[in-house]
Amino acid sequence: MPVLSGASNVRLVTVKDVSVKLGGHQALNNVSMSIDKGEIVTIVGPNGSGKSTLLRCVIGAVKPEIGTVLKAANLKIGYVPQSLAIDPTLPLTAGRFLSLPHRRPSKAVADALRQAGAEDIADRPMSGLSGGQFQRVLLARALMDKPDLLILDEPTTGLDQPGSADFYTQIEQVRRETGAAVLMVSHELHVVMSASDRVVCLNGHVCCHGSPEIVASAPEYRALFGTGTHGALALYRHEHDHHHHDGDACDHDHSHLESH
Ligand SMILES: Nc1ncnc2c1ncn2[C@@H]1O[C@H](COP(=O)(O)OP(=O)(O)OP(=O)(O)O)[C@@H](O)[C@H]1O
Repeated sequence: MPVLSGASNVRLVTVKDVSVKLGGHQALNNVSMSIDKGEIVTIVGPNGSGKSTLLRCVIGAVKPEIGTVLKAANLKIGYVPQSLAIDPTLPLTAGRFLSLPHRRPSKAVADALRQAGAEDIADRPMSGLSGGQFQRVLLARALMDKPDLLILDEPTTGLDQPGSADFYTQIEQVRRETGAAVLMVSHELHVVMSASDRVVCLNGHVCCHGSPEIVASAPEYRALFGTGTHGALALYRHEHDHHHHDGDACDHDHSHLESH
């Protein structure tokens, strides 16, 4: 099994039988999943499969019409968006950006930047940062309030492959250091295979879930991701030569795929 470093069985979020309709479109259909303390859970799925909608349900921005989203008492969530538009004419340094909208103690700003691997760019203008540096500052901002759960919606959009890999390595380090659980959406299958404890494969409904290797070998996942799956699986096997037994669940019934 991938090591659930810092993970325990303390449940942070339970999504149970959630269905969401957006503008007449059934975005989520009877979706259940959970996140435990300290684990990294990644949601994969094709475009329009409801990944962002599921994140928004967990955050509380979308209310399910059916089903429930239960959260641990006083759960603190830090959200890292895909990107953020910032007026390039604003003379705003990365450190100052973390002190918006209200002033923060400089130690808290410095700690968050360090945890996000961005301590050396505190005094640099936001408009001059590279894509990877910019995402680290967004990560630092999400860490300011010491969240129990970090939620990231395709945070490496626009980064090249090494930049994405570096960013996800940083996420694993944040998890190790802070013990925060991570729920993220990613299109980068190789990253999903190496950096997640559990993967949820979504296509309106949950096609398949479990450890990365179990999901990668599931027919539902292969049907959705085609040949890309094989490369990801090969890489995963190469890097993680071990077996999976417990705790994984894959629905091998194809019948529900046809209904969506
Ligand atoms: N306000 C809306 N009205 C109608 N349909 C919507 C609305 N918002 C989202 N949808 C639809 O709901 C579905 C799920 O959207 P969602 O953004 O959750 O998918 P996603 O898996 O995150 O997609 P992507 O990978 O492209 O970001 C999509 O088909 C989308 O077009």
